[in-house]
Amino acid sequence: MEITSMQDVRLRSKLPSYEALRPAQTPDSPINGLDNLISELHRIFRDDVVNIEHVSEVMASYQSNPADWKKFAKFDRFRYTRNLVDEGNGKFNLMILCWGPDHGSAVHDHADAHCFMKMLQGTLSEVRFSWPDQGGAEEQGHDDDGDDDGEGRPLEEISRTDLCLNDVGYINDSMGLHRVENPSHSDPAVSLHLYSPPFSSCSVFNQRTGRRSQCPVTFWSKRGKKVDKEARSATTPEDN
Ligand SMILES: N[C@@H](CS(=O)O)C(=O)O
Ligand SMILES: [Fe+2]
Repeated sequence: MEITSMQDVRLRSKLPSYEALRPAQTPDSPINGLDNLISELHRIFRDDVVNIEHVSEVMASYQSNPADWKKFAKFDRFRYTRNLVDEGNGKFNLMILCWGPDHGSAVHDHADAHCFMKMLQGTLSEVRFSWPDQGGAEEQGHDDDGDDDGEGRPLEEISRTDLCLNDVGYINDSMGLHRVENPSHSDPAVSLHLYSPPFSSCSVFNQRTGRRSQCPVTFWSKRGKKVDKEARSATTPEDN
């Protein structure tokens, strides 16, 4: 499968090239409900060539209706949760992320995948960073002591964007790293994420030193059912 874009986005390493450009198409008909969105995504990802703008437009044209996605939206008091909605025939993972007040992710990459993110409820702030200088300190496993060991340089911030209800954002590793947070101290936020290809671990970065470590990403629930405690307690790239 090849994923194309009208933008001049240069992709790194394993990501497919953008050479075969194909015009973005508007959805054939308006998306009516989450099930309809999922069917449309299956149809799109059946093709050998997938256009990034087209996927974004289709996701944007779905108007969030909590009745559609409530059964997937399972919150935790302490950190954001990742709730699997659909496995996209192996081509993509579609999931709902639930963010309590002040919850956020650590700075992370997306494991060479394409990442689409649509707001279903509330607002999220996305802060983007450049990749740390290559050759910078790379960490083996987690450094649990919480300090930055005084090495490396702070990551350089390149943008800040607020994503509001029904907005769709897109990132891949060639565009940098990001962290996402729910800026509200009182309201939850819910977002729908599509990752292609699916991935089960990514890199997280210490914002002050650029140090990198691997982080498995797991699901809090799958298709509306909470996964067992052991699997749940594994990590997310969370920030608090
Ligand atoms: N990429 C993150 C969510 S976000 O902070 O973009 C994840 O899949 O857990
Ligand atoms: Fe992310």
